[in-house]
Amino acid sequence: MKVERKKWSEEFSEWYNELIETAGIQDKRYPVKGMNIWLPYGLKIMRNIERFIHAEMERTGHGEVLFPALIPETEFQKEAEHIAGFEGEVFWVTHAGHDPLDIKLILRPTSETAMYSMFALWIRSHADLPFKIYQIVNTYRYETKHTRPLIRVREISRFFEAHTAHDSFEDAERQIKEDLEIFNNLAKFLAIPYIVSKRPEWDKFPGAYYSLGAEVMMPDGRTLQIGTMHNYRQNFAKAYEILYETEDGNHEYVHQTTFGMSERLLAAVIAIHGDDRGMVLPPTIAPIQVVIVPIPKKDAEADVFAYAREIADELKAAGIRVHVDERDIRPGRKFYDWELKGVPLRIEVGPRDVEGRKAVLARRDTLMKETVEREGLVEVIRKTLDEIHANLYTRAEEFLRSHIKRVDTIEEAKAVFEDRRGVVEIPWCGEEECGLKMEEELDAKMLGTPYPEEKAKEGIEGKKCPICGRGAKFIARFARTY
Ligand SMILES: Nc1ncnc2c1ncn2[C@@H]1O[C@H](COS(=O)(=O)NC(=O)[C@@H](N)CS)[C@@H](O)[C@H]1O
Ligand SMILES: [Zn+2]
Repeated sequence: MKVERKKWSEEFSEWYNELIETAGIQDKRYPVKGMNIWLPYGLKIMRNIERFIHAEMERTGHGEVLFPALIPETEFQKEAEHIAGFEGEVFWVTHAGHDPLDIKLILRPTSETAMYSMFALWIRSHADLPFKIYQIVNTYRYETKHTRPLIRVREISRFFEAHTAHDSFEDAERQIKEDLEIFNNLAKFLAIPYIVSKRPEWDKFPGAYYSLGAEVMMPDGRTLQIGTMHNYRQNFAKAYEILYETEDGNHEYVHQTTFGMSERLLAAVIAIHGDDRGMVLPPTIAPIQVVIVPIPKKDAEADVFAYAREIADELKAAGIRVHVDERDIRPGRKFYDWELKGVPLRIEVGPRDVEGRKAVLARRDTLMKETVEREGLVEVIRKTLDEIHANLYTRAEEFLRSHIKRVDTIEEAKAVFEDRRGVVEIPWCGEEECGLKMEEELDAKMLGTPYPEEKAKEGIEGKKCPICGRGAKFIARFARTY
């Protein structure tokens, strides 16, 4: 009896929760709320994403470090805004064995308060700047909102955090631009379109001078923040005494930035590219890029298995990640399994294909089939994989674009959220009370203003703030968010 699977197109949230288990990404039955187990297939996909991040960090001169997960309360207490932002979210360690600890420890929610006393020891002169490190570790946040695998967890097990120090605000700004470039390369690698917004003053990272958020559009019209870049100016340097000797012998506080991402990147790939049959993985991160399904026929003696293995060897030699499914089950069941797991391309070979030196290609993104020649198959496969990647991006880009609407009034904005949600762009005077009022009226979060600055002012000539009627200074973006 075939289990009725949840539909991506009709009940996305249930589809997502079910797929995380059925596609072998994670097991949610671990006995601590918000902490899940990575399963082999899911972890392979995540490792392919991380490999790209490590290469980008290498390319941009970031050193990989690994800091302890436990932070003494004394270190955590040094930067007031950061404390205010995180004290309600940290997990505490208060005992070791039977002994209460005289200095309590926190499990890192992020690593500023673990790293910055070390920055003060490591950074002495301008020759040490720019100082650039990163790590991919597990961090812990006592999320009280609804937890959801990969999206909102209490152990962020693949937390990427880059921390840098600079001799000036301008060089820190250069670093933010480099972070945006790295993020853009990663988004292209994942075939994921996104928008960048500068967070409003009331919603920036605790201790930051400003925060940027990169948001994607999820199938249910809500946005998911999958990356953040923060300019700290000298806020943390003053709290942790991170000084450097300038060329003329003075001592200055460094300027700092951070750049953060997590396993939400995988959540975005699963959600945005998925369909009713399950995941659709971009070939760049698919553990299996091509699955070959031999289809034997009873009396036909053509050896479909040998033919399948010969094709597999040729693809493997060409660096393509391929698997031959030789299980003794019906082909239809094999198609079902590999479609659920998002394998981008399937090759079917039956006796007639062996005789005619052909192969049937079945694309996971369009579900279209095409018979091709055995000769030159590797190049056809490579081209098809590239077409699949490009098609996934194009479809997602179209979906994002069709879910961003420019309006002038609160009523128009409400209508957008009633209809399909998405992102609303509305004129704003820039005053916090009007921004908060709009959040309340729309029952939505202000993502902020389009970044960079010039984009935040596009098309505001003559526009009025819908709350106070004053001239608009920016375009403000609102959305229902995860
Ligand atoms: N509970 C969570 N579950 C999964 N991912 C999360 C969670 N909280 C935050 N993230 C991801 O982690 C990224 C960085 O987190 S953050 O709070 O915005 N920024 C920082 O912690 C800064 N120190 C930069 S590393 C976010 O952009 C978001 O994509
Ligand atoms: Zn106003």
